[in-house]
Amino acid sequence: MKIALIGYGKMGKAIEEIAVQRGHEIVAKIDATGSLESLADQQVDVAIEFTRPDAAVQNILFCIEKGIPVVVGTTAWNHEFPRVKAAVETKNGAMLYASNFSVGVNIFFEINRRLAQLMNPHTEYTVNIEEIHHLQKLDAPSGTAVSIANDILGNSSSLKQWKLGEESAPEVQSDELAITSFRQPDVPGTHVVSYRSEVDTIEIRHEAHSRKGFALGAVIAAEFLNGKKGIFTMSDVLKITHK
Ligand SMILES: NC(=O)C1=CN([C@@H]2O[C@H](COP(=O)(O)OP(=O)(O)OC[C@H]3O[C@@H](n4cnc5c(N)ncnc54)[C@H](OP(=O)(O)O)[C@@H]3O)[C@@H](O)[C@H]2O)C=CC1
Ligand SMILES: O=C(O)C1=N[C@H](C(=O)O)C[C@H](O)C1
Repeated sequence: MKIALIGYGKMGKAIEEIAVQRGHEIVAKIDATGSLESLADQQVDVAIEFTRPDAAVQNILFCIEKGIPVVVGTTAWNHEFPRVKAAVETKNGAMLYASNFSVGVNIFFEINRRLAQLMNPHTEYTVNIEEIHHLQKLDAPSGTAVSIANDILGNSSSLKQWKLGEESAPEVQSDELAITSFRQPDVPGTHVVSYRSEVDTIEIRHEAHSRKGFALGAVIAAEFLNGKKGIFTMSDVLKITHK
């Protein structure tokens, strides 16, 4: 496959390594100083976009406009999702977005949903999310933590919204779910969901050891998207069905 990398930072470089290992060709590497226009003049089977929250939507819309299927890993642009969805539909395009491409996190998402269902009647427990990432991360909470939170809220009778605390847990009302974001050197991405009562704690945790899992998932997603039309996510790639 001919792959264009939009964003050639930590993730772009990790994706290049895995894509080449899997026999793909990187036909473009675009960073903040590069021009997307160069993509219009060459054959690109799939673009993979990992840039920054304030750049993602423009890059996605460019790909959709030019008929280039796009895998999107950039986080914190969800408020613009309706605009992107409309563009994909109008242009009969192809996009795959995931807040986290690692297989392990996508299994963790499933466990989190099931745990939330099981815990919902047990009001003596308080649920918390913690996420830890490297110091360069621009957004908080992480996109993964937002996905985890939305799945807990969707399975809770009492919690209505999440609230962020940076470096310490936020004060919350009875209908708020606390997310605490920590920034520490060199942490690729750790997420913990804990349910605490007076008598015990139940905890699930995912800790990425490197960026390899995110990069491999993004390349597998690009292989999946090649030749398809529509909007997809990692549960389509991994064929996870929700009960
Ligand atoms: N979904 C997932 O599984 C994962 C998602 N992410 C997300 O991916 C994004 C990128 O992460 P990461 O690679 O660590 O970040 P980096 O800062 O290391 O890399 C970002 C890259 O994007 C480039 N860039 C910035 N603006 C533009 C633009 N307008 N057009 C094209 N390129 C641009 C930067 O160029 P320059 O260096 O010139 O500024 C840099 O090459 C983040 O939103 C992060 O949250 C990260 C890991 C996994
Ligand atoms: O910025 C990162 O590094 C990561 N971002 C994603 C997120 O915001 O959830 C995924 C992963 O945790 C690494």
